[in-house]
Amino acid sequence: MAELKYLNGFGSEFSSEDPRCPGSLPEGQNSPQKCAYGLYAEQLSGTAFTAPRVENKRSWLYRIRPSVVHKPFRRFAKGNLTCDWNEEEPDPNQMRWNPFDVPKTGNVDFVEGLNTVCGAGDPKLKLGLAVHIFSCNKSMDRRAIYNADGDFLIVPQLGTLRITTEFGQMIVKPNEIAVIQQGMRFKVGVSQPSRGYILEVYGRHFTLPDLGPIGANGLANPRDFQTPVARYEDTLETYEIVSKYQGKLFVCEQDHSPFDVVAWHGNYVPYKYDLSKFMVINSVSFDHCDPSIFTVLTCQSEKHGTAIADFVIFPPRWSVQEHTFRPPYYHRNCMSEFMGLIFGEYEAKKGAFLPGGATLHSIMTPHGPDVNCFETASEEKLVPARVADGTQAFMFESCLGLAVTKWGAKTCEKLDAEYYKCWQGLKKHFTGPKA
Ligand SMILES: O=C(O)Cc1cc(O)ccc1O
Ligand SMILES: [Fe+2]
Repeated sequence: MAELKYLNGFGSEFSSEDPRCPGSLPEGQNSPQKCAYGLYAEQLSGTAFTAPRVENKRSWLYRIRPSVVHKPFRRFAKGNLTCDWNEEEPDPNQMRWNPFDVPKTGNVDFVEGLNTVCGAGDPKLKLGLAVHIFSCNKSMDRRAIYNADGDFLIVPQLGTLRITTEFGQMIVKPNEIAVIQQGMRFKVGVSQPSRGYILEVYGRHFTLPDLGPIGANGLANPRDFQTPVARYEDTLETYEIVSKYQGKLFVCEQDHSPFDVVAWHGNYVPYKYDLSKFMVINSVSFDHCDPSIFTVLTCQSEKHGTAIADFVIFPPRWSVQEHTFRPPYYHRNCMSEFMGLIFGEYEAKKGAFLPGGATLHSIMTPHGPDVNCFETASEEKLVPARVADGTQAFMFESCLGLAVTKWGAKTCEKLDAEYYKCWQGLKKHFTGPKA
């Protein structure tokens, strides 16, 4: 398979035409009386028509048939998606999950293998988030999904994903992420048992964090985000369209491919990003910077500087701080911290926090380095050292109080009741008052 092409940039106005149909993109207008090649024009709005210009998002798709040509939707009762945050009693404990299962037998595709771990809010109010684990071993063939509730930030952990979207195709490997925004139809192809994490935000979109005094460059640079190029499929085979609507799945049939977009233009697009491109900024003198210094993407709330969800990574880097306890500090936070591990080990917990597993430190729940990390880092010689080489941990940090679902607490059978023990051996080192 030839290398896929991408358009580089974040939030840009892009345009793309399948090379098989030159001139398919109208010039100078969006809705010609008759589109070239007999195409239909369709707008996909990602913000209110009247949203301020800096936030306004929409794209125009020129397609073989408009999306409206489909049969009625009915419930699709597979997988473990939910937005019912009252399934379980609230639980303020530190939580750690062993690696989530990948299907060993049977055929499970991306849609059937969606499981909600935790979340808060209401897709009807377009406020909140959900964290899902996907786990599948079969490609979506003649099936596509779109999310009417919000955007999916997909973090593959095991297996490469071939994501076909209305805008074109993306190959997304572990250590890359993809964002598929509200309403965009897509399907996921896999070539092995595959697993990963999804951060879903309702009714808002991800942006790059402001850089403040950092200046105009650094962290995730806009030019490293990649959007697919137009690539249409012209088939009259039956497709199933799955809709995630108000937290539940629905399915309907249509007699043609939803990936029949010949040309498109706009600033409302799917994209991917390679986490190894992140330009890491950190302290070069002393003390531990807050992990917000590693924010890749943020989804802001109405409250200035406060995120519905930040996507933060812990990338390989140099650690050079002098007279400093270098690992993460002990912490109680007014935000919720959900962490996952793509590969390697996380410096503050080199034990049972494993790739494909997760932790949740809820609002004001104390957390921090385990005994081993504390003892080692308190004594280590503070020479310049590489940290996190061959590893990639990440955090979804949210101002919302996250509720764990029944799947997360029970059905997945991965919650590790022993987690609290990793801190129990933290000794008293207090030397007492000066005599
Ligand atoms: O390990 C964690 O839980 C996340 C975390 C990382 C860090 O660098 C500082 C504080 C913090 O909570
Ligand atoms: Fe923290």
